[in-house]
Amino acid sequence: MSSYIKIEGLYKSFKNKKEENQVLKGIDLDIEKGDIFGIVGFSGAGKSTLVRCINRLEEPDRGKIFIGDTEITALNKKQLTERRKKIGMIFQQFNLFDSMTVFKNIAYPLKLLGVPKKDIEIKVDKLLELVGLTDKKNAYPGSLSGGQKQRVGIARALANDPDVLLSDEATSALDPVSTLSILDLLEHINKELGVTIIMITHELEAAKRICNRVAVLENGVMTETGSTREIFLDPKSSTGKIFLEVYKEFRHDDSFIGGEGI
Ligand SMILES: Nc1ncnc2c1ncn2[C@@H]1O[C@H](COP(=O)(O)OP(=O)(O)OP(=O)(O)O)[C@@H](O)[C@H]1O
Repeated sequence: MSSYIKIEGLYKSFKNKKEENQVLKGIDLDIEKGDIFGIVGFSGAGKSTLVRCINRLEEPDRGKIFIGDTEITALNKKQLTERRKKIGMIFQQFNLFDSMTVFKNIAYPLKLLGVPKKDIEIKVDKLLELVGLTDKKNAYPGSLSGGQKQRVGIARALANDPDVLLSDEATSALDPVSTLSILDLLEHINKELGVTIIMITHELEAAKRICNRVAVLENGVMTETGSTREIFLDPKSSTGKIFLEVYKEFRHDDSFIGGEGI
């Protein structure tokens, strides 16, 4: 299968007056259409920077990014704005507007596009149903749990029918039960809507639950990529090995060693 999202030789650094921090050091990555692709790594490895380069919230210094036939890195500002409408993004801290109701939060991107009021109403109602928040339509974010807030974030990210969803530590601020329900929702969206999901996380359990492929990012370098099963059964990189050890310690069992549930 040919890749849908392709990253070639991606470099990104941040400079301050004194020094340059080279964060991404030549990333190559192939993601297929319909993947739930996990990018795991320790804090500071460059995961957020990488995912933010995909929709050019961060401008890469060097390298190419393709989604389908479009070279994202070659788009001018106007073309990029247009393409970004089809790239949804969700965040660890949800990034909701606290002064707007759930309905208005989800409607926001559609309103920006000038979608007629009646169509917005229909679309938002559908999205509320999809994320299981129909009864919270007129609530404000302040009255919602973390899991419910993330459901609003997901609904808003899906408002423009994206083909790609970028998830930046979307479950890291949630309790274990909410985490599972959000992961199940992401899996449902992937299966039902065919949205390709790139999920960055430092929680191996989350990657194991829903990702079909995983890449390990270590200090700005992609040290291994493979099926979730391969990475869990026989990690090659030092980060992959440490992740697995820690995971085993927490689980106090070796059930995955036999490949169960992968
Ligand atoms: N806008 C920025 N300006 C300067 N430095 C930045 C910026 N964004 C990220 N960095 C630096 O880039 C490095 C990688 O950060 P990044 O957030 O991409 O890592 P991460 O793997 O997502 O870590 P975490 O899980 O802690 O968010 C860090 O050293 C960080 O300080």
